[in-house]
Amino acid sequence: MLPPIDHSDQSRRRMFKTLLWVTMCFGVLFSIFNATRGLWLLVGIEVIYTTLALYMLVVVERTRHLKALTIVYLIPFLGVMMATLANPNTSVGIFAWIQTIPIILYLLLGLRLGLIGSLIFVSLGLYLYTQHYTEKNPSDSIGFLLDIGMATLAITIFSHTYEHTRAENEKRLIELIRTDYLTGLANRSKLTEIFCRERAHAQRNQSPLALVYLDIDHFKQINDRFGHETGDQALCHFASVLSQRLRETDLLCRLGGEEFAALLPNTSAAQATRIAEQLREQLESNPMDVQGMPLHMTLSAGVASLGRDGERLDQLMSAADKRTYAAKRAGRNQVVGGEVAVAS
Ligand SMILES: Nc1nc2c(ncn2[C@@H]2O[C@H](COP(=O)(O)OP(=O)(O)OP(=O)(O)O)[C@@H](O)[C@H]2O)c(=O)[nH]1
Repeated sequence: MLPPIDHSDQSRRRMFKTLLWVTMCFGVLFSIFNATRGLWLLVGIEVIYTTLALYMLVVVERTRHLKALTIVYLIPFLGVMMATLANPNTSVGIFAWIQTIPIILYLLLGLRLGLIGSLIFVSLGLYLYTQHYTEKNPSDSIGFLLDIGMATLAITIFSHTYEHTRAENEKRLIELIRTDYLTGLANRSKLTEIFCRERAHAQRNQSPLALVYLDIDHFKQINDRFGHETGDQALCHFASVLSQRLRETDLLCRLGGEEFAALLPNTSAAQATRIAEQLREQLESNPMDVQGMPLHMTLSAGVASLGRDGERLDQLMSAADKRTYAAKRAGRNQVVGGEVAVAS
């Protein structure tokens, strides 16, 4: 089973690779430029840094510690930038590079670290400027300091807003991908992700984990008799009635069509069978209102548990599905518990 995908991680990885390419190209250019000016210490630092960028470009695709690697790279990156700004022999135009700090930090490290890093390094860069230039030509220098300070502040605000909006949109999009459009319940993709987390928790704490498969009985007849729209409303009614009975830590999801599943952490097979029975009773005693008439719905359910029926979600689903099928064959509107052997 695949681990959950971290989408921020993928975009940051791409951004980091771009930065590595840019630093490598600029590293080569600057080292040639500084060599012509005889700034050998800077040349040495730039050559070492370009080599580091090349090495990181090789490992960045497969590292599982992207944030740590990024910080390891950024500290000397910003260190070299600050050392260059502190060098009285470099030209005043070099201070324009301060404006790249918020963009790089926000895109690579996100909101919190981006803000902290930007405040520290932009302030340090502007302080270094005051140390070298304001005394030599006060009126020009203060104007330049204000220009660069305001431009960097504007870029920091834009970067912050951009990263905030991007992170929010990403969160919304991921939630959308993991939600069933009709009932608003989790879908199979979210079940897969939460199962991984709950299985790890259950194995660590030696606690039980159960899965209940739930299938509405004769759902086709509802569609045929009342139409597809009422069928949709019946699915929403089912989701709402069952959600009321479950705990907040349980996950009810729609697998597709009229098939649902409930993942029950800290629940043994016997307890899950009792809960499934209560869900069945709850549905039976809460008919849906269709044009003033009660529409009674029933369900058939099958229970499976971690360990006894397997360690993977597909094994548990298959066992629970088979027990649901047994419940259907036995006359519907019933639960087949996790202790019942699965027919092969
Ligand atoms: N309204 C509506 N119907 C759906 C949706 N998805 C699947 N269905 C219908 O659900 C019905 C499922 O039918 P069957 O698989 O025969 O199951 P059933 O009628 O519940 O019979 P048993 O499971 O054997 O009790 C089909 O008619 C599908 O068209 C949906 O999103 N909305």
